[in-house]
Amino acid sequence: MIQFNNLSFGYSRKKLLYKNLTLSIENGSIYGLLGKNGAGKSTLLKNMVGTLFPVEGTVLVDGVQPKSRKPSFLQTIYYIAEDVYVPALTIKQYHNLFAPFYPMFDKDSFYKYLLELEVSVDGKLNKLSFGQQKKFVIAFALACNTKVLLMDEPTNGLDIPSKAQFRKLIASVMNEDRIIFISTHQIRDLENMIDKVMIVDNGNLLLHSSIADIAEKLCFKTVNEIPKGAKVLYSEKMLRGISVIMENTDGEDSALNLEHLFNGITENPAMAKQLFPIN
Ligand SMILES: Nc1ncnc2c1ncn2[C@@H]1O[C@H](COP(=O)(O)OP(=O)(O)OP(=O)(O)O)[C@@H](O)[C@H]1O
Repeated sequence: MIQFNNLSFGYSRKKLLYKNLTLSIENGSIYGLLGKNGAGKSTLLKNMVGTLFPVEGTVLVDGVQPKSRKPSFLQTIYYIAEDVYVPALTIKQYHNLFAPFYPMFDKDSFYKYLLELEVSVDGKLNKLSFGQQKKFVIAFALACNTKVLLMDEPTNGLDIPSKAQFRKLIASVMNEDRIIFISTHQIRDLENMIDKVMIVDNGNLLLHSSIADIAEKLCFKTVNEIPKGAKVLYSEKMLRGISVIMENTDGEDSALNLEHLFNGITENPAMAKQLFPIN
């Protein structure tokens, strides 16, 4: 479990980005972390992995403060940064050098993931294309089998078949002990993969909810006219009617549209707060 207890963080002490953030992240979930540019997504991930640390309050990952960066902690967490950096090594050399830091590293799975993602194992890593480097990092991160896996824009640069493969791999490695966090703007890549959503905006947590809870409380549909008295979170005129998110008063089943949800929550945070209270 990851716990934020009254976390305040700012790149300068005078201007805080997060103020008194309290939040619990449970094991066994794949989280989608959404937010506009500069909203604070990467900052949140870096506080979890301990490369940034709170001005006040604490972050605890299974009871350990990430900022201590103890080897025993670092073995349990893997962070894929938005910008990939790979050294001028072959995959075999990289594996020999870095896999020993992760006691649960699974070599067979690593080569299987590379094959499935169509990454060639020949040649030096720095000669691969950006997308291939990204896929190499994903394969390595998954093979580390860490309890916590944090990914910043992992599908950025991946071609269409690789995105589908990525989703399959994530689903295949998930278990009830792990926490997988995916921060992204590529909202479509998350559909049918995540079971929890977080939306941050300017350091504020606007939404922290399960997909199941969202589907229960909200109804996503296309109508010709918005029904009178309906409580609307979001509406958008489309070619074939109005795409709308309304309060689900009749227990209707509907297919969640993450992009519209994101727009609705960021444009109407007061209603979001009322529907999905935080803490
Ligand atoms: N090293 C830094 N020094 C000062 N301010 C920073 C630094 N890194 C980020 N910031 C600021 O902190 C805020 C949050 O940045 P962060 O990178 O967490 O956003 P993000 O949601 O990941 O954005 P994006 O979607 O554009 O990657 C932004 O206003 C940004 O300008």
